Amino acid sequence: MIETRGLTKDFAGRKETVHAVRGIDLHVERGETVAVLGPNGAGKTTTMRMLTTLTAPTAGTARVAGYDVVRAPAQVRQRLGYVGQGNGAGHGQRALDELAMQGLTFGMSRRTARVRAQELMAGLDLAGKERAKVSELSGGQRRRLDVAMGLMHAPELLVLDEPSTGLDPHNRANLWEHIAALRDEHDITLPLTTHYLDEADTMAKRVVIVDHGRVIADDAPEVLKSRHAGDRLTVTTASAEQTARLAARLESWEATSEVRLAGATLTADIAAGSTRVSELVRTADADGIPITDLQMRRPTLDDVFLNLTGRSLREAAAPTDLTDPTEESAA
Ligand SMILES: Nc1ncnc2c1ncn2[C@@H]1O[C@H](COP(=O)(O)OP(=O)(O)OP(=O)(O)O)[C@@H](O)[C@H]1O
Repeated sequence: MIETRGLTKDFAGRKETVHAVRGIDLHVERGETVAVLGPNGAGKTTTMRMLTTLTAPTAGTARVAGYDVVRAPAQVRQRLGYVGQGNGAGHGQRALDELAMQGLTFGMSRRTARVRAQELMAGLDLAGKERAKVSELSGGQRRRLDVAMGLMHAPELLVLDEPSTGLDPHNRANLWEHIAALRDEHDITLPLTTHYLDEADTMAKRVVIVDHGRVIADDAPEVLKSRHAGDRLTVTTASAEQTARLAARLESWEATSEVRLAGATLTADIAAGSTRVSELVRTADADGIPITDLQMRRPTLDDVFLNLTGRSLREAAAPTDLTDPTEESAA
């Protein structure tokens, strides 16, 4: 459904060129939900904007639903919906009219557009809000209306760029629940970006981690976590001396890495940690070391990024004020 080869985007400024995307190869199957993760400025939005034909690539190719984004942008747009950052719907319009108008721009008849708009509003928990002005909707309702806008022309593919940013946890969960239901019902391919790692973890079958415009990892979240980050074990004993002895034992275990000591507490990354807890307790017992506290934390996608790059995903990149001469306004 999505196939990119060496997809590249440079933004040329007066003083310097920003290499926003540096040769991304991406393959997304029909019906797949793929989350693109990366720190601020990694090139996620730029990649999505190239896929949605809003920004022209500097080099490389991208095919979406079988069409080249540069050679056949109209065919691509017909087949995809895009929910960008920020709200897409016009504030003064009534919700249903806004959706119906979107349908008309895609060539639907007035009647079909209204029926489709009503169906989508019901599916996104917006029934009863048809005559409400967009400005009167809550943040969560407005976001769901944006998703409805993206789905009006029944696209095969819905591109979501940070759709849940700014929503509270309840509204985030609610938004994803509706998106997942629509995806499953209509077999929609769902490439998305999010800053919420838990969302990527639960929503996506695959996670693509992007850093400095390049893909540095691409796999199922569980595979990434088990390959690139162990369980985090924290053990406390009665004294620093005893903890140091236990740490020495742990260091000799093949599955253990990054053993760190802080007083009477040690932390260690340990592969398949939950299967090793009883062995650890037995070892401590045999050495006469009483454990006073033991905790095991499952790794997160942030641990994966940290282990791959030495930085946290939350680190921000410096903003630039360069402009893109090929930029078009959103559809
Ligand atoms: N229109 C533009 N003109 C100039 N530079 C740009 C433009 N759009 C993006 N950039 C730069 O390209 C790089 C990648 O930006 P992009 O928005 O794709 O990152 P991102 O991963 O989506 O970040 P965020 O998570 O903050 O949305 C950044 O250095 C950004 O400043």
